[in-house]
Amino acid sequence: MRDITLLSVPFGLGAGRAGSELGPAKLVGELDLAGSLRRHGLRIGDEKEIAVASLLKAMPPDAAGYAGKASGMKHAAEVLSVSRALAAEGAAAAAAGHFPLFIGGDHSMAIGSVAGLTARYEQMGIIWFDAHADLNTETTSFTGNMHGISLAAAIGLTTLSLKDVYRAAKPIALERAVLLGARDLDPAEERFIQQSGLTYFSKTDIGRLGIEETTRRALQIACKDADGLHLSFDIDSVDPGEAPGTGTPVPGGISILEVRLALRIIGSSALLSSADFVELNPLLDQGERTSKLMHSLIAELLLAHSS
Ligand SMILES: NC(=[NH2+])NCCC[C@H](N)C(=O)O
Repeated sequence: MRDITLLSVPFGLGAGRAGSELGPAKLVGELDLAGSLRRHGLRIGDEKEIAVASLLKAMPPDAAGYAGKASGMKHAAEVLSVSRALAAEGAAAAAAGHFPLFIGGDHSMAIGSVAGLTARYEQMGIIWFDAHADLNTETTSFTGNMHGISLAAAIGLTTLSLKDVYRAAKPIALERAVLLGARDLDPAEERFIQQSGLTYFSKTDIGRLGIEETTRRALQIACKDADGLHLSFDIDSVDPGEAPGTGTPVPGGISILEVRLALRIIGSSALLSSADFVELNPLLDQGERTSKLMHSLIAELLLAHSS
């Protein structure tokens, strides 16, 4: 496989609870993600950390303009500034022929990763693993948390346009977007899914079809006429009994066994070109249970991709 560019995003202001900003320090720092990927024979071409603190100090005026338009959304300007930096890094890594691997951070960061990647992969497909739909907009969100609008932003539904994040960005076509594992949807999100026809595999669908068949169908849809595939993986898709270290846990998630199988199948797709791993919250973890799980899931995906 291509060289990996490991991009750490220590940013958690898109979530309602503090702690997801500590994900990279845990995974990339303490658990030495790069070292263990290298020991598995994978090549890390580049390693970078988004300089969140300095970005937040020098906020561009038009970010405040967006925050004004998105009133009610919390830290909207901060999310936009960080997304811009991360879009630029992701776009550069993809243009250099690398596999961008984004380590979060809360799920609002997918606004940045997707914006940058769509500049390189104009027909990109996306598979979104999550307990939630992240299909709110600035007007439908009940919580005001930016991580709840990130999939909507990726497919062009929000006031925040991907082009404001990265000039050459382009929203992902609805036909190539797949939501998998969600089980806590807000009413507007349910309505959107019903009306738009966005592909959604609920827990019931997974139970009925089995995870293997579900993942194969998800791949088929996301890869149709695609030139790249992005996996946006929220650890809260996994059952909180097995992955407690996350800020918005929802019971009834997929099992570790299921998620491993799914990631192996997605990893084996030649079209897979980038991934986010988000919403690990080390402050809420039981020991390092969730951190270690996330660590091994990343390896699982990339090893399947390299073989
Ligand atoms: N990626 C996540 N953890 N998203 C949580 C979103 C929860 C809720 N639907 C909201 O909009 O605030």
